[in-house]
Amino acid sequence: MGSLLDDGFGAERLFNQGYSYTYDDVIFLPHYIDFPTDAVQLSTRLSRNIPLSIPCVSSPMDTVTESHMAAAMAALGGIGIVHYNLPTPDQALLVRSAKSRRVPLLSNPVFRGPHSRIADEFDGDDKPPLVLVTESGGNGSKLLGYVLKSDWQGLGDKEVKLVDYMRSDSGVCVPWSYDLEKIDSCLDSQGRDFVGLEEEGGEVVDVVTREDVERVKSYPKLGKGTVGPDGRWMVGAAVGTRESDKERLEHLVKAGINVVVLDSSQGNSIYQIEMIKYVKRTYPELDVVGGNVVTMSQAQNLIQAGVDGLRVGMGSGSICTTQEVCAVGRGQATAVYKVATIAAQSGVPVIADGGISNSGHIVKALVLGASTVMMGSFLAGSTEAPGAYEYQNGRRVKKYRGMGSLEAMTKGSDQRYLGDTAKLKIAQGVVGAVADKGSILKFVPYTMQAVKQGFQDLGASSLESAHNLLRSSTLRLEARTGAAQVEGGVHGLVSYVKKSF
Ligand SMILES: NC(=O)C1=CN([C@@H]2O[C@H](COP(=O)(O)OP(=O)(O)OC[C@H]3O[C@@H](n4cnc5c(N)ncnc54)[C@H](O)[C@@H]3O)[C@@H](O)[C@H]2O)C=CC1
Ligand SMILES: O=c1[nH]c(=O)c2[nH+]cn([C@@H]3O[C@H](COP(=O)(O)O)[C@@H](O)[C@H]3O)c2[nH]1
Ligand SMILES: [K+]
Repeated sequence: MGSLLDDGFGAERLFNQGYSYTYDDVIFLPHYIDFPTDAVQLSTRLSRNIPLSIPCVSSPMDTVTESHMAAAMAALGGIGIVHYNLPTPDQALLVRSAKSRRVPLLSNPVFRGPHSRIADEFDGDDKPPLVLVTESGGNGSKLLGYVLKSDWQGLGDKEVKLVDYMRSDSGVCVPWSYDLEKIDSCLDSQGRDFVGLEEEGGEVVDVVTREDVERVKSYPKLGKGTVGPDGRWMVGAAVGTRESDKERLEHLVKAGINVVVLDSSQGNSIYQIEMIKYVKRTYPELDVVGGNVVTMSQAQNLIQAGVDGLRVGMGSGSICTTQEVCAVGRGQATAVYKVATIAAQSGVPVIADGGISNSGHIVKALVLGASTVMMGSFLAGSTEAPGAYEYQNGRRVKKYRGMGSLEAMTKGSDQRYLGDTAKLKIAQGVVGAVADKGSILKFVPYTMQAVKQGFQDLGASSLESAHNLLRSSTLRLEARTGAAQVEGGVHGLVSYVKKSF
């Protein structure tokens, strides 16, 4: 007869039996609660030098992370990794655009030069309600004036130039450093529907409308967010491991990225190890995340090469077919536990990438040793994800596709996926759609509250305390049988509605 602690298994024992477990296969046994839910701290690190206040990262995928997602993730205290399935200047622009945002807004301010034809800017249903006229015709330049769509609608001569018709009242711009409350009171006191945000040198970089402010105010209150030393949102970007990616990285560093993610399904390669060393040598101040890995020896190689963070997961993503196509990968719970065990010895944070579809999966990933979770499908149906909503069988959906799907591969990154000489394309991902989930500014805070409740049940008041419970085998867990998994879900009802908040 063992001690009382012999109820359930410690993680070391559970994960050393030759099974590849995923999140749904395992369940934690509750422990002892001596603090309220709100005492749980989810602050963490993405990589050695990137602190976050929530453990959430958006995937570098072209249906997940562009500038709106990256700004909103940072505003929530997480971080977004901008994908690289597009030309370098465009990726750098997405990074700049995310970093120039002050509040996480959905609008895309339109900047034009004074000599643009007014009709070109407003004629058509898809045209913006407002055009800002700047010296250079782009953002980051001095504001000369603005034209509202409503002004143009009442105009007799539609051939005039913007400069002939723009308004140039003073007070249209406020300093970029203003927060939401200050912007809100400016809008109120001046009776305006929008303000421009200008840098110290007087260059206008963003616009905030009253509608934007009202929208953000209707969500749970934002904290300070993930702000870098430059006072702007921290933003990450993905690159590959080819020669051309070195030039891409140079542009991204100029655009102000705070971390680079080397994007590969199998990161333990000569290409990636050389790239890690190159990044560390060339940009010693820049954190580099390597991956993906799922084994201790893969992780050890990348740690020795100098990574500041490790991305874990192979074939676990919702759109991934790697395990089917290549017969390689690992159950995500086992992968996270194993890699985190070795990474912890070097103080390298682990990102659990893929396979997150509910708050319980996030709790499992974090408690099994991850410092953050990276999510694709969980975020792809949000208003902040790229792309427009469509309807499928009466449901509002957004497109979501794997970066190794044929469609994503042929979008212009053939070389990256096929090798320079390969002729045959084999997909390792699918194209699909996910349901509309509204704004991440709403559902991520609620999800974090659910995660805190999970931590509380385990008696873990922080990620660090969860990891201590794990390593000391105080945390007890078990594998669930198929029937136990069914029992753990909703079952036996004729119909039901699932609404979490
Ligand atoms: N997490 C996962 O389970 C998976 C993720 N994906 C995603 O799909 C995308 C594509 O992934 P991969 O196919 O792994 O792309 P990849 O670019 O890492 O690899 C493609 C092929 O190119 C080779 N390669 C890399 N650098 C090279 C260089 N410098 N010279 C010559 N050859 C080089 C690789 O060894 C590999 O055979 C990524 O966004 C990845 O995150 C794809 C499959 C699985
Ligand atoms: O096998 C794959 N083929 C693909 O085409 C593909 N695209 C993305 N990814 C990986 O899946 C992660 C997102 O997974 P989730 O939707 O489950 O969050 C992402 O973060 C990636 O790690 C892919 N894996
Ligand atoms: K999969």
